[in-house]
This record gives sequence, C-alpha cells and structure tokens, in this order.
Amino acid sequence: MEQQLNRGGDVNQRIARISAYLYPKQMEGNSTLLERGNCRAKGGSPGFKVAILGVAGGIGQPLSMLMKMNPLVSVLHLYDVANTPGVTSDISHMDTGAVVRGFLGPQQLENALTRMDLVIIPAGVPRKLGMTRDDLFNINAGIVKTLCEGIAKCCPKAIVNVISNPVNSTVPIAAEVFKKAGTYDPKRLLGVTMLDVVRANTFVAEVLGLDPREVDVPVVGGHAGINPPCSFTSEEAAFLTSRIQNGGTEVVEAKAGAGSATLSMAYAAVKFADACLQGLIGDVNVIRCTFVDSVVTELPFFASKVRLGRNGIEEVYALGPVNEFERTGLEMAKKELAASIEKGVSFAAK
Ligand SMILES: NC(=O)c1ccc[n+]([C@@H]2O[C@H](COP(=O)([O-])OP(=O)(O)OC[C@H]3O[C@@H](n4cnc5c(N)ncnc54)[C@H](O)[C@@H]3O)[C@@H](O)[C@H]2O)c1
Ligand SMILES: O=C(O)C[C@H](O)C(=O)O
Repeated sequence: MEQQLNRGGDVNQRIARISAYLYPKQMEGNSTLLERGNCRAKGGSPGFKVAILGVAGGIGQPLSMLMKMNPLVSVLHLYDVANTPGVTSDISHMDTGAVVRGFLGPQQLENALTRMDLVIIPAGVPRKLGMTRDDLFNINAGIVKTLCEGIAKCCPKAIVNVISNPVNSTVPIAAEVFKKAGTYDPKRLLGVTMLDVVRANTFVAEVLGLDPREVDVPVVGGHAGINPPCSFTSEEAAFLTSRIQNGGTEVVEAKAGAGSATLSMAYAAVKFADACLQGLIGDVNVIRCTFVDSVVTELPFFASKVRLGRNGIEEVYALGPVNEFERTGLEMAKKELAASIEKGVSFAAK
C-alpha cells in the first residue's frame, strides 16, 4: 500500500508539487518556502486537508487509518455522530505525517469541514441480508443532504467523494443541495464506484490467471469492458458480469447480518481519494471510473472513466465501442439508473 500511495515520483518531488499547488505565487523562485509555509500543520507534513464523515463505521475506521498513511495528507478531520473520540485517539497514535483531529456530532460538523480540500462521505446505514441498496434511501438520503449542506457552507470548493448508498441517488442529492446553495461544480462531485473496479480486476484476473495488479477493468454504468485486450467465452463474460454486479450481495450474504463490504471498500475509497489528490497536485493521466454529472448517455449522471486534475474532473470519456452483450446490459442498467437519479433529485427538491 505504501508503495502504491507513493507512486508517481519521489516523495520530495511530490512535496514540491503539493507546495506549488497550495502556494503557486509564493513558490515562484522560492524553494525554501516549503520549510516556512503554513501548508504544514504544526509537527506534521505538507499536503492536503481531508475530512472523513462517518469515521466510526465499518468503512470509516479502516479508511481513516489508510488516509492517515497517505503522504499527500497533512490534516485529517474525523467526524461522526458517535464514537469519534475513540477512533481519533487510536488513529492519532500512528507515526505518519498527517495531523488528526476529531469532531463529534452536528454541532461540530462546521469545524470539521472548514478549509477542507477533500471530503469523503461513508456515513449512513449499510444493507443487511435481503435488502437492496435502495432500501437504504430513507435513512441515508437525509444524512447525505445534511452533510452536503455543511460542505456547501464551509468548504464549497472541496472535492467530494460520496460512498454512502444508494450512490446512484445520493450523488444527485448532493448535486441538488449544492445547486440550491449556489456552489455546485460538477467537476468536484464524484460518486465512488471504485469498489466495482477493484472487484472486476480481481475476478477477471482469477479467470485469466493473471496478477490483479496487471488488470484494469473500467466499470461503466454497471457493466464492464476489458483492458488489456482479451477475449472471453460468452459463459465467462456472463459469469464475470454477474459476479461483478453482485459482488456487494456476495459480501452481504457472507457477513450474514453483520453489514456489507467495509475493508475492500476502505481500500477502494483510499485508492480513489489518492487519485483525486494526485490530480490536485498536477499528476498527469490520472484516469479512474466514477459516477458523475455526465453527457455520456442521455442520463444526467453516469459512471464512466474520467481524467482527474487540478480542478477535479478535467475530462469525462465517452464509452467507446460496446458489443451486443454490453449494449443489452447498458440499456437495462440505464432504466434502473434513471429511476434512482430521479428519486434523489425529487427528495432534494422537497
Ligand atoms: N459506494 C460503495 O461502493 C459502497 C460500498 C460499501 C458500502 N457502502 C455504503 O457505505 C455506507 C457506510 O457503510 P458502513 O458499513 O461503514 O456502515 P456502518 O454502519 O458501519 O457505519 C456508518 C457510520 O456512519 C455514521 N453516521 C450515521 N449518521 C451519520 C451522520 N448524520 N453524520 C455522520 N456520520 C453518521 C454512523 O455513526 C457509523 O459510524 C453505507 O451506506 C453502505 O451501503 C458503499
Ligand atoms: O452491497 C452493498 O450494499 C455495499 C456496496 O454497495 C457494495 O457493492 O459492496
């Protein structure tokens, strides 16, 4: 993990790029500013300020731990409505650069969010056996709405990564909240679908007998295209599509009432958050799949490949050629997606 998070150049080069991002004017011709600049929290390292909302949960705890290990993070704000002090105390003992602060309950939400560069939201209830993600809507819609109202007020320029389910509705809710507040920037709101990619890489590698690190499967709008080029039998394609689409249910059933994916989700979330931070410091060719405001299809939101950069999303890529099997899956996915998006938009309009 350490090796992965440090990829894209030597740590000193990355620190210089962070400083250039945070203090573009001052950095001109002044490389010593890094030592004196206030981008460094007292006793900590230079980097970005990141808030995680929902830190005491199954995802929130390992996600907080992994973000504390990320060398691009200088300040880590941990927020939850319960049990924040324990998680904060525990994580704060890790001897990595980021300075950790805990925030408990709605009265501390604004302090948790003020001046953040990136906000990650895993707050909300997970599904249990027999539930769909949409069954979580009634509770999680309100949670995401409130948290996004706080973001609009306290850090309207932050990049926002939404993990809380149903993502297909919670991202449109967030967009509506930001529109109402006059702060909406579609380049900065990203639904986290990275777990689909992580699963797809793993399952495809299993079938092909490859190392998952050599596989990169873009998962778009709920279905997969394959890279590197390879071919599957129709049975293999059907098996893989179903396994990737039902990966969440596979974990919910294995956990037998104890919730849904948490550890793989935390891993996927930190991979995605790290990509957002890499984009912010100006790394090139940071391309990931995510559920975003989109014109790729007729739907207002869609998961597809995007290029991340200094402003968040720099480019949303078109789908490219799809075969008949993928076209059928895409049409089915779009119907469900349209309903989920509309549900989120109407909720936020109330
Ligand atoms: N996007 C994805 O691919 C993906 C994958 C897995 C899980 N999820 C979703 O992530 C969410 C969290 O899952 P989990 O397993 O960590 O659940 P969890 O119940 O273990 O943790 C949720 C945390 O959210 C906190 N919380 C509740 N209301 C809050 C509020 N108003 N403000 C701040 N925090 C609040 C809770 O106190 C708890 O600590 C669920 O909605 C789940 O469906 C998404
Ligand atoms: O399946 C769930 O409810 C959680 C998450 O969306 C997942 O895909 O694991």
